[in-house]
Amino acid sequence: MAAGSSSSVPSDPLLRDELDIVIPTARNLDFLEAWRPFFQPYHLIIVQDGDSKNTISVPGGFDYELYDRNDIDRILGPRAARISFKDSACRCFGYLVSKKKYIFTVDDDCFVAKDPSGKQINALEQHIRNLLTPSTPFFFNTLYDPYRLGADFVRGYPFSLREGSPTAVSHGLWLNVPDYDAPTQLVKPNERNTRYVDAVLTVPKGAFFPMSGMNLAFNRELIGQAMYFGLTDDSQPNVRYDDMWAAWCVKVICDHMGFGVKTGLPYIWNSKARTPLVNLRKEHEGIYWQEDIVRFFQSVTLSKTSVTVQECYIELSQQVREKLGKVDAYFIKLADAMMTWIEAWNELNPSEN
Ligand SMILES: O=c1ccn([C@@H]2O[C@H](COP(=O)(O)OP(=O)(O)O[C@H]3O[C@@H](CO)[C@H](O)[C@H]3O)[C@@H](O)[C@H]2O)c(=O)[nH]1
Ligand SMILES: [Mn+2]
Repeated sequence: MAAGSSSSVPSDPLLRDELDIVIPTARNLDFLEAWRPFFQPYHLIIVQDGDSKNTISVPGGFDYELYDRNDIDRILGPRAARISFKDSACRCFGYLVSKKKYIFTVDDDCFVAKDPSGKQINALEQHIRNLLTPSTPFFFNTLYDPYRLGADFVRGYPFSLREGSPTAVSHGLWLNVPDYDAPTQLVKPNERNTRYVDAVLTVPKGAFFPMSGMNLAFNRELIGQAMYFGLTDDSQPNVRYDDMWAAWCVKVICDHMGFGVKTGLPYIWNSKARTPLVNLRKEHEGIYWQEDIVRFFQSVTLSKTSVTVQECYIELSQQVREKLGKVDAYFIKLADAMMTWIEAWNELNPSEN
């Protein structure tokens, strides 16, 4: 593991000592220059994917720890096989080794976006605001985020629900290249997202959503144990569904635990997408299976005796084995990997389980 220290730190930013920024990279970290004004005060956890012989240089002035595949193998031993290799899902190793309450994860080809006024968007600050204010999963507020300055609960909103729920996840969006699947990319290769929607919504209880890993923040203490970006590298059939698997596990557990999931602001600028045909080869099993997988999650009920996220996740892995194991043997491996993730979490975070 490599480490570095910051040189000059601006004034006291929100959650500076309670949040880690996790970056998976198989390329380079030049994009950090664009984020420097917003990221420099924070600690970075860089998960270097691919060949450990490559050297990934971190621009000066950032406080970071960097883990390559040798580090992952050394720290996790045989369990390392459950952390995807040569796939962005490796980022979840950063969630395991972090000791902070909050995580923000971002891709190395995502840059600072501008709002309609032309002002640079501090995505990290917006995520923090989303996570520090409650969610409204049980009753939809038609003026969207009621905790936002200049908004509130509208007439008819039950006062008994206005305290809201703890927010576990803040899912941000992307200007420029939208996170489309390969078939959509193929038919709309030049479509760009130019629409800036100035809203943050809570995903209602019982509803699922596609969670993209490229601009995502979460309360690691609340929901980190369910944020396994599972078993999706090229040696597996279900590639590019790492973040979606985590999304659906997290959402069914948040619904059970009474936590909220928000989506909307902040936007980042997604600079590029992989070639659609490469993505199609990676995604095709997942696209086929997702109809069964989503129906499975929609049918999941967790027992009353599962009162912690870890207990929910273990129960969920058992249901994955029993019900999705019939779809394909891959899901039995994935159910095992979910258990290995929990074992690794408990070993690395003995005080957090
Ligand atoms: O083998 C790899 C490939 C990439 N990375 C790092 O992961 C992120 C995302 O990589 P990339 O931008 O090439 O891929 P996208 O298709 O844009 O990724 C999005 O699709 C989702 C499905 O997997 C994923 O959650 C999103 O991030 C970059 O930082 C790469 O450097 C890697 O570590 N290993
Ligand atoms: Mn990308």
